Amino acid sequence: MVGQRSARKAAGVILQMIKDGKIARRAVLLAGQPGTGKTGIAMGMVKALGEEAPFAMMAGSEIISLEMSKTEALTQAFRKAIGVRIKEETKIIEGEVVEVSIDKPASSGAASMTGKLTLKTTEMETVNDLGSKMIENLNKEKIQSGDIVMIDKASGKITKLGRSFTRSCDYDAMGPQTKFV
Ligand SMILES: Nc1ncnc2c1ncn2[C@@H]1O[C@H](COP(=O)(O)OP(=O)(O)OP(=O)(O)O)[C@@H](O)[C@H]1O
Repeated sequence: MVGQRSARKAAGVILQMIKDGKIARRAVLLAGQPGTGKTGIAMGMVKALGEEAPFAMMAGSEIISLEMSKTEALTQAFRKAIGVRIKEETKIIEGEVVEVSIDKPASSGAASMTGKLTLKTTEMETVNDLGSKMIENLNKEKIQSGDIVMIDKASGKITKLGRSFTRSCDYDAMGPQTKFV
């Protein structure tokens, strides 16, 4: 940064106040001619506060929108600036479907369906019990043996990732003797 000595000095004073906790819940407005380094000074202040200080940048035109109210746009920017981070851990099972067996009791409806899903990974083969909701998911995703799936243990959501390489030629219209030249 070239020149702007008094502005930089003022920024230094504000930085010290932030570090001492004397300016909490207050705002600082930098005013000046366009292109005179206001954004530059703000960025420098954030850098000086360390890695953890969040910096959210927004242009004036982002606030004026037909889809979002000004209050909503500003609230979102403030949330971003506060830098709330949510960490979530989920248990996931991934593997190739070997077999799906569904028991349908003749008397009651779909709600009481149970079943078993055999999954194969590179290390082991596991048999998982299925509830009616997971069976519904299986049908929706049209999962069959040979598919590679991912199961979210907490929610029971099943996602189809693809098809096993060894089964990828199952429906090809050629025999094993077919040779390509
Ligand atoms: N004193 C300075 N020394 C070095 N570069 C500067 C200086 N002032 C401005 N610049 C450069 O000019 C460009 C515009 O600066 P900056 O975006 O910080 O200005 P601004 O005051 O925020 O502008 P605007 O009012 O248009 O938002 C940047 O590339 C910045 O590096």
